[in-house]
Amino acid sequence: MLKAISVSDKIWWVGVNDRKTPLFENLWSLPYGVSYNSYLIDDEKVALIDGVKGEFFGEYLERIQSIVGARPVDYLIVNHVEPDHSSAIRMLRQVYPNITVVADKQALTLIGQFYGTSLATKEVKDGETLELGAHSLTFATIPMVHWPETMISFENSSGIAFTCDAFGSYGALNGGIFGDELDMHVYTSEARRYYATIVGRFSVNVQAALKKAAALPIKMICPSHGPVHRGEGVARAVKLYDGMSRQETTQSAVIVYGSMYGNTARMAECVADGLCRGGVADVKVYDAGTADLSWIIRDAWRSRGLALLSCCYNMGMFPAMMPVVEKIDNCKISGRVLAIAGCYSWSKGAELKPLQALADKPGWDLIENVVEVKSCPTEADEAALRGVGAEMARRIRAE
Ligand SMILES: Cc1cc2nc3c(=O)[nH]c(=O)nc-3n(C[C@H](O)[C@H](O)[C@H](O)COP(=O)(O)O)c2cc1C
Repeated sequence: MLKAISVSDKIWWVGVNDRKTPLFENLWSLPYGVSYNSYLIDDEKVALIDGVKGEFFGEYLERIQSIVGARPVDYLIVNHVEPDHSSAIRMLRQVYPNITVVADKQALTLIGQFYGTSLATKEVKDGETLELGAHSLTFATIPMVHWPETMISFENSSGIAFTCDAFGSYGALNGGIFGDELDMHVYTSEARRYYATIVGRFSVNVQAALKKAAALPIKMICPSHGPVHRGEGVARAVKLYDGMSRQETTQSAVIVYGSMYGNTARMAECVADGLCRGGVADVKVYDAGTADLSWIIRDAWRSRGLALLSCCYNMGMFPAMMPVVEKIDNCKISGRVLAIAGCYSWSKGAELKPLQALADKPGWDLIENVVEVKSCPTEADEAALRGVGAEMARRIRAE
């Protein structure tokens, strides 16, 4: 029988690990899987905080019943309605017909839309407290992190903040649930990838949420994906989150290129060479045709330099570069040193309109020399591209 894992006095992790879904949101790769964390407070009233994806209901119920046995669950606290946390509602209400869903107004509207209106519900407002017995939960709404209805549930006796997607990470939980009993090297990288792909666009709201959370005496952070942060891990998690939401960058660069026959790839090598000679050692080079977009975005999120190169394809940019540019734009990456370049054979130029449009948006520090190569880079082109890399290195290191 699968068992719940103790988080604190009478507070349990009853989540599940998903090692079979290949793509999160059917978009973002899951090489290490993902966990859907749900927590149970076993008190006079029994409360679940956040649910799991419906298809894992069997394991979920085993863990719940390993604590409560045949006793009913009174409340399901919904901090966020996205179906990876809420779709088990369909089965939960069959096992626990009297369960009351506790959420803010917008969340209850969404729950009605997804699961019908037959559920018993209790609307809670920002700052309101729900008594469970020895435990009580105070709710803090954090709109648009990353849906409009999101909130943090703060348990007053233990100082635990249940933050749902905020502070979340990809990566299934390999035995332990606490950061101090797991290989955080992997989870920190996966937290960065989760942030960049899922939450990054909403960084302004994350900053507001962090300010609000700072007023709470938080001793432990229990997110809905990935490790639980306790002890010194709490400050580390907050520091990482604060830095990511301020788009804090390191002296590093990401080069992404789209190339069919290797000529644009050669151009990218020259930019990388220039960056390295210019003193930037942390350089990641990605082929847009084969690279995983989530890795590109993860690295672009923390890198001060970004170089985008495309060959010309049917009077436009190479198709595989389009999602890269769209995601960079959509998640509002900005404030970086940017280089753009292209390769073409018979048009008037390399047809870099989407890259130019990105560069024209506020906040980018564009390197003026936009190198456009005819078919295959000449020695002079290669020198110019090395120069672009060197200039990027100079600007990266100057900041
Ligand atoms: C299917 C296809 C479409 C192309 N469309 C254009 C085009 O519209 N205009 C142009 O100048 N070159 C076009 N080219 C030429 C390439 O952009 C050019 O050969 C370039 O050197 C390819 O770079 P790569 O080696 O990095 O793939 C096209 C090539 C292919 C294979």
